[in-house]
Amino acid sequence: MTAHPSRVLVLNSGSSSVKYQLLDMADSSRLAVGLVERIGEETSRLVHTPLQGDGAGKREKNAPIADHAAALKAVAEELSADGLGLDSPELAAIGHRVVHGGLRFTAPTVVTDEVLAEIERLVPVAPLHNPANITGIRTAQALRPDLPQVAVFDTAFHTTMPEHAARYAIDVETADAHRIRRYGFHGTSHAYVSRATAALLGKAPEDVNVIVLHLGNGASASAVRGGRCVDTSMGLTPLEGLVMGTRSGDIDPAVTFHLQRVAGMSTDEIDVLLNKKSGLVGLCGDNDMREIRRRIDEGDERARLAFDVYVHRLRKYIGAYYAVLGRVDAVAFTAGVGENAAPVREAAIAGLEELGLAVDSGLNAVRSDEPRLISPEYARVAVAVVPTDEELEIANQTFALVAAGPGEDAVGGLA
Ligand SMILES: Nc1ncnc2c1ncn2[C@@H]1O[C@H](COP(=O)(O)OP(=O)(O)O)[C@@H](O)[C@H]1O
Ligand SMILES: CC(=O)OP(=O)(O)O
Ligand SMILES: [Mg+2]
Repeated sequence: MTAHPSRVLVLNSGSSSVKYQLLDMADSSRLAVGLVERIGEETSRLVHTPLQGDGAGKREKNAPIADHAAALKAVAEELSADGLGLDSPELAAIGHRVVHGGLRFTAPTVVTDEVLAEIERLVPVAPLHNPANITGIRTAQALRPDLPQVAVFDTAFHTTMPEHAARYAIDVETADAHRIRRYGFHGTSHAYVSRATAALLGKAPEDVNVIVLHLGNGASASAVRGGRCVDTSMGLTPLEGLVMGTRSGDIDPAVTFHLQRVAGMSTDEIDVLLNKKSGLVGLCGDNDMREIRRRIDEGDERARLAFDVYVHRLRKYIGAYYAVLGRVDAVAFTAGVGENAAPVREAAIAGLEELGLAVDSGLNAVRSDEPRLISPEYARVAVAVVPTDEELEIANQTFALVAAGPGEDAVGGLA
C-alpha cells in the first residue's frame, strides 16, 4: 500500500470521443495517454500510449465501441495491461471534465449523488457534452466506488464575468426564471492558457490582459483581465460565438423562427442543423482545417469561403475583446487549429498594426509544442502560440482538492 497515493486519472469525455491521461502528481509526469474516437460507429478507434517503463510505445485498436461505458472499460483494460489499472492503490482520484456546471459550480467539486443530479439537470443546455460526462463519472464510480471522483467544470472560470457581459438583453424575469444567461465554456483551457501566456511574458497573471483564442473543433474566445475572465464568446450553450468545426456560432436568432415558419423545420432539426451541420462543415463539407487548407491550395472556392468566414468572425472577436479590455498585453492562440494552423493565425492578425498587433511570418511558420511568441520585436502587443493542456489542469485541480482532505468544503459557491 502506498501511504500517499499521488496518481490521477483524467477523463475528458466528448460527444463521440474520450481523451484520457494518467498522471503522477508527485512530479506531474504522464504515465499514459490515450484517445477513443468515433464511439458508437463501426470505425471506432482506441489509441493508447504508455509513456514509462517497458510498455512504452503506442498501441492502436480498431473495433466497434458501442458507447461511452464500453469505451471506458476498454481504456481500463489497456491501463491494466501496463500494470496501471484502475485497481491500483496509487490512484488518488479520477478527474472528469464536465462541460456545463451552470452558476452553481465555481470550483472543482467532489461528485456526490446530489452533484451528479445537478449535472444531469443541465443536460438540456449542453446536450452534446454533459451526457457523455455523466456516463464517464458513472462508469468510473462503478469501477472504483471507493475513490473520489472530481468534476472540473468548463464553465467555472467564466463565473467571474460581470453581469453586463453575462446577461442577454431579453426580459429579465423570463431570463431569470429559466436561468438564461451567458455561461461560457472551455474555461479550463482559457484559465491554463492565460496563465501560461503570462509566464511566457515573464509576468504574473494579475499583471496581464490576454485575449485567448481556443480554436479546436469547438472554438471560443475570451477576454482575461489580470487572471479573471471578463467576457467570453460562448453563451447559454457552446453554440454561440466563433465559427466552429460543425457549429454556426453567432447567428440572428430570427433565422430559427424563419426555418420553423418558412422551411417547416422542427426545433430538433434546427438544433442538429446549427450544432452539427453548420460552421466549416456546413460551409464547405469539411470540418478539419488541414483538409480545408489542402483544398484551398487546389483552388477550391467553397473551402476558401469557409476559411474566410471563419477568419472574419475571429477578427471581429479580437477587435471586440480589445475594446472590452482597453489594454491588451497578448493574444494567445491555442487548441488544434490555434496551435497548428499558421495561415489562420496570420490571417486573423493581418492588417492590425494600428492596434499594435503583428505576426512575424518566420516565427509563425515554426512548429513546436512549446509556448512561443510569433510577433515581431517591435510589436506593442505579444502574439503567442500557447499549447493548451486541459488534462494537466484538470489533474492539478483534482489533486489539489483531494489532497486538501475531507475537511475542505468541496462544493463551490451557490447561485
Ligand atoms: N496540423 C494541423 N493543421 C491545421 N489544423 C489542424 C491541425 N491539427 C489539428 N487541426 C485542427 O484541430 C481540430 C481539432 O482540435 P482539438 O483542439 O483537438 O479539438 P477538440 O478538442 O474539440 O476535439 C481539427 O478538427 C483540425 O481542424
Ligand atoms: C464546450 C465545447 O465546445 O467543447 P468541445 O470543444 O470539446 O466540443
Ligand atoms: Mg477540446
